[in-house]
Amino acid sequence: MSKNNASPYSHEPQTPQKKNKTLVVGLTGGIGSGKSAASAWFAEQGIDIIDADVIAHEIVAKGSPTLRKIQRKFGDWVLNGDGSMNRAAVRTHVFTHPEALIELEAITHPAIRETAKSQLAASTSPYVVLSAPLLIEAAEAGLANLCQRILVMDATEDTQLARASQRDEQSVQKIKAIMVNQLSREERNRHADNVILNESDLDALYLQLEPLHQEYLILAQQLKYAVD
Ligand SMILES: CC(C)(COP(=O)(O)OP(=O)(O)OC[C@H]1O[C@@H](n2cnc3c(N)ncnc32)[C@H](O)[C@@H]1O)[C@@H](O)C(=O)NCCC(=O)NCCS
Ligand SMILES: Nc1ncnc2c1ncn2[C@@H]1O[C@H](COP(=O)(O)OP(=O)(O)OP(=O)(O)O)[C@@H](O)[C@H]1O
Repeated sequence: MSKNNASPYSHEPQTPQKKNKTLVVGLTGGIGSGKSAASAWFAEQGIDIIDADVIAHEIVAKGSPTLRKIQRKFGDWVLNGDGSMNRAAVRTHVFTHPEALIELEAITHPAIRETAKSQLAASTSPYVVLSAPLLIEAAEAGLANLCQRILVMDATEDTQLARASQRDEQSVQKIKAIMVNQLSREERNRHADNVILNESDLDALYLQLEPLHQEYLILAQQLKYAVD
């Protein structure tokens, strides 16, 4: 069959093919920048959220093939007594050994991408938000390639440290160790279609998100009914 589902022998003029493509908005930002807070607001508007951090946790569930690969690569110390991943031990190791972080990402990122793609295929909302801290960094994982728009949550490093340490009760030192493995604000913002400075309260954040949501709804319609 031809691309337009018309018979190859038909002399009828062919109608243009509808793309029927879902708009994917990539949401990124450093640790504690406010991705989850923004995602929660988009979800309240009925938008499906695909969260790479959540997927990253799910794919290393006890007994999973990905966790077995991590165990084979690093050793039995990556497991707790009950067979689940010892996240604190892995975190301490990879964020102080750059080569180990690369090895861990080589195992986790392809699995994250595959799961994100199947969640995208199952999405039914007007557009989809794909939230990932490493959307831009992990270019080889191809998450950014799935997105037509990149929205960056931006906050000063002091704000990131204050919010992340308050939320997780993690030491400032541990959060700084993660931040050095993430892009600088300037570099990340350079890749953005839209940047939200999340330095004030949550109401101020929601006020900035509302016009973007309206813009994405329009873009989503245009993309859905675009023709080749
Ligand atoms: C190292 C691990 C075990 C630490 O687990 P832990 O429960 O302590 O932290 P959690 O997963 O909740 O991540 C906390 C924050 O750290 C940052 N972070 C996570 N992974 C990375 C990474 N590879 N590089 C830089 N920052 C990262 C993110 O901002 C994230 O929100 C875990 O983060 C992991 O498996 N990372 C590799 C998978 C990955 O790249 N995830 C990011 C999704 S794109
Ligand atoms: N504008 C804001 N005003 C007050 N608190 C905020 C604001 N934005 C985010 N927070 C709070 O700061 C903390 C960090 O925000 P959030 O969890 O959304 O960041 P994140 O980018 O998802 O971080 P991570 O990469 O670690 O998952 C949370 O407790 C959140 O409720």
